[in-house]
Amino acid sequence: MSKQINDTIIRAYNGEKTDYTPAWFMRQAGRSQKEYRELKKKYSLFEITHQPELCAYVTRLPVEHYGVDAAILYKDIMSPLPSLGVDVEIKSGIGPVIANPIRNLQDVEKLGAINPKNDVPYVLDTIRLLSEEQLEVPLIGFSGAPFTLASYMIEGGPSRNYGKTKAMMYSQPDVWFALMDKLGDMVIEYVKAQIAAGARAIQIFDSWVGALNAPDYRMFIKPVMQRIFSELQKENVPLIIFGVGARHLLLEWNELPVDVIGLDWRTSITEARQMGVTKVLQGNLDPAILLADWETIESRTKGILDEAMQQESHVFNLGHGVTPDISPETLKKLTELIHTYSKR
Ligand SMILES: O=C(O)CCc1c2[nH]c(c1CC(=O)O)Cc1[nH]c(c(CC(=O)O)c1CCC(=O)O)Cc1[nH]c(c(CC(=O)O)c1CCC(=O)O)Cc1[nH]c(c(CCC(=O)O)c1CC(=O)O)C2
Repeated sequence: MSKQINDTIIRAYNGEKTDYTPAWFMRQAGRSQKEYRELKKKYSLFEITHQPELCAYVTRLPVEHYGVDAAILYKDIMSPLPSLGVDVEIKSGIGPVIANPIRNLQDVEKLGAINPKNDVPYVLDTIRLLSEEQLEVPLIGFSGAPFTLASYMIEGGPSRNYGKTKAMMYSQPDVWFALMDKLGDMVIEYVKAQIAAGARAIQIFDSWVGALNAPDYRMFIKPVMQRIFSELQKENVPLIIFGVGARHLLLEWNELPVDVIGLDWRTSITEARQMGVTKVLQGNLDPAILLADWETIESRTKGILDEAMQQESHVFNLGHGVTPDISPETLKKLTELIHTYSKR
């Protein structure tokens, strides 16, 4: 049985002009949705993701409720780490906490390699279920990037200033590059498996890499990112890079073999173009705006669409993830506004 897929977002990622501006929202699955909150009384994130039917249901909720143009697989950037031997737990009110942080070369050497079919079969089963049977929009797969994953693995949890991470990078470069190699291999294998199972686009979250300046990015991060994207480019699906507070790295990203750059809310589409960014752009409404009155939401959203409609193509998103205090009603109204206002 073949079903009709609305591919608008893939065409926009490929740089084609579309009839309207497609949209999805980082962290659109989960968060404040009622049905999800009910499930979370019984199950943790890892418990949901280990059950393909349930995980597919959570992934579909925002598509069905908001009318967004893509689904993003419900799981976390931490999800593949247990397969490398990382003892990670998501603690309520804190976020990911790692019991065995990386301190030295021995710790890095102890990390295993991912074999997606054996280690995360439930992720691949969920993707197949969604893409072959259930979804009428493309499914976006994702992975955390080496710096962002390493920051949790070295700090042991969320951090404000990445002190231990940077200290390792500067004073133990052999350990650092060994860790980047391992995480680079993981990202490549994990993402390739997601694409083989049916993911139609891939976002690489380097959420915290904006903590580095451009020369350090070039020295310590860019080589592994170049390797990851060069490998993934062979798979022929749109590749998106995203990070927060990374304005000073946009031109570095623009040199990588990526198709799309995700902007946070600090840099406008116009500014990114003036700086010389040539890739397709995704973004970039400040998620905090969604806590303001509707008039503000409407005028800021139209402002972004007005800027972007002079472009060949654009995918609307937030400048970072939906926070748990944003109401599902607002996300539904926002999606309708984007679709109607951008109709060409
Ligand atoms: O502050 C920190 O560093 C910890 C943040 C944190 C992470 N996982 C976490 C938490 C706690 C929480 O969100 O409440 C823990 C986490 N991840 C997720 C959830 C589900 C939910 O928010 O209701 C939760 C909360 C679950 C729980 O409380 O049990 C799911 C998740 N994380 C992520 C994604 C991918 C996406 O954004 O679309 C997705 C799935 C797709 C979706 O929900 O729609 C990505 C993620 N997780 C994480 C990061 C690092 C950066 C960041 O958080 O902003 C990033 C990348 C990013 O958003 O930039 C780490």
